[in-house]
Amino acid sequence: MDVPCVRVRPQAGEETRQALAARDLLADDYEITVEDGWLYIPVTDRVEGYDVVAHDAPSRAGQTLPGDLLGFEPSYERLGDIAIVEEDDLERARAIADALVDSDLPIESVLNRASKIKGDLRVRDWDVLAGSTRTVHREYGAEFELDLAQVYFSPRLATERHRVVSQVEAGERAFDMFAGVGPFAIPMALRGATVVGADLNEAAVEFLERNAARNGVEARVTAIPGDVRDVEGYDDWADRLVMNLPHSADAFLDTAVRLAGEDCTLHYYDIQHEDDPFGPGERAIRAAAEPDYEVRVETRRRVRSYAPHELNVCLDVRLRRR
Ligand SMILES: C[S@@+](CC[C@H](N)C(=O)[O-])C[C@H]1O[C@@H](n2cnc3c(N)ncnc32)[C@H](O)[C@@H]1O
Repeated sequence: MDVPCVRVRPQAGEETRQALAARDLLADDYEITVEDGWLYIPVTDRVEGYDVVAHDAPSRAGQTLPGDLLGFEPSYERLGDIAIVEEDDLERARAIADALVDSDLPIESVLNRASKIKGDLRVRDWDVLAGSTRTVHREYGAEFELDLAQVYFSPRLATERHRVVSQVEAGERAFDMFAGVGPFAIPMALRGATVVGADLNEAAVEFLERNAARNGVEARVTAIPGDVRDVEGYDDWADRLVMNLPHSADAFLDTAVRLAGEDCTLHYYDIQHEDDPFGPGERAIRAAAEPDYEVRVETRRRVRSYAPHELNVCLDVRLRRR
């Protein structure tokens, strides 16, 4: 139905909406709409100083979403109460951040990617547009406290982690060689496995310990700081190994074979060209494990596209000592 609306260009939408809200002039019962490059913000009355027109605004059924405030749908990724954006234009990034925080979505923080993932610790730089880099993320019933300024974490791998964790049986001994804050380790312990997680990043190991306690599995999780190649006391130990360090896992296969027990399942993550995504990993595993182990590839899985012509893949491999 026709209601009075302040008409502005989308770039000025959020600022205008805030100014109107501060004066309690927003007609909350109606949706903000976009038409022909204009944003129409329903108001309760004629407002001095604005272009007010009669406009057919649909009545509001539910929440205010970021797109309502911006006049376009922003693309973002959610991690706990953080929204992650990737915007080169800082002004646009700030407008999106304001809209995300002001919407009815449970978003407290907005981070813009400021670098690629870097170095051994796989952490990136962030521009904090709102809030902070710290949050609690929930995934398949487990909770993970983390700080993106200090540790690696990708919510995009949730389904893949769940696929691996679903294979775990109570009583197993599982070793996560690059454990991070525990998104494999904690759910494996929740399924009843005894878990060891190692990580070079001391901050990640601290979060892993906190997350074990947060999820009530601290008795079944041992967190070890440092280079996994230096870990002692777990030779021939593991029924299951997780190796999620895709660019360089091959350099750790000798350690994996040392940690593997009599009959061990290895989840080996790799990033390779689409022409032969599994071959290099399989050859590297055979070179490290044969002839002491019989090597059987049980699953060849394309996890996701990583870059043009490059795939992030996983090999599930059964190692049986001969
Ligand atoms: C891609 S992240 C994976 C973290 C976690 N498994 C996940 O899925 O979120 C790789 C992790 O390996 C750790 N790392 C790198 N080199 C390592 C090494 N030599 N020994 C142990 N951990 C290492 C990094 O600090 C990082 O936390």
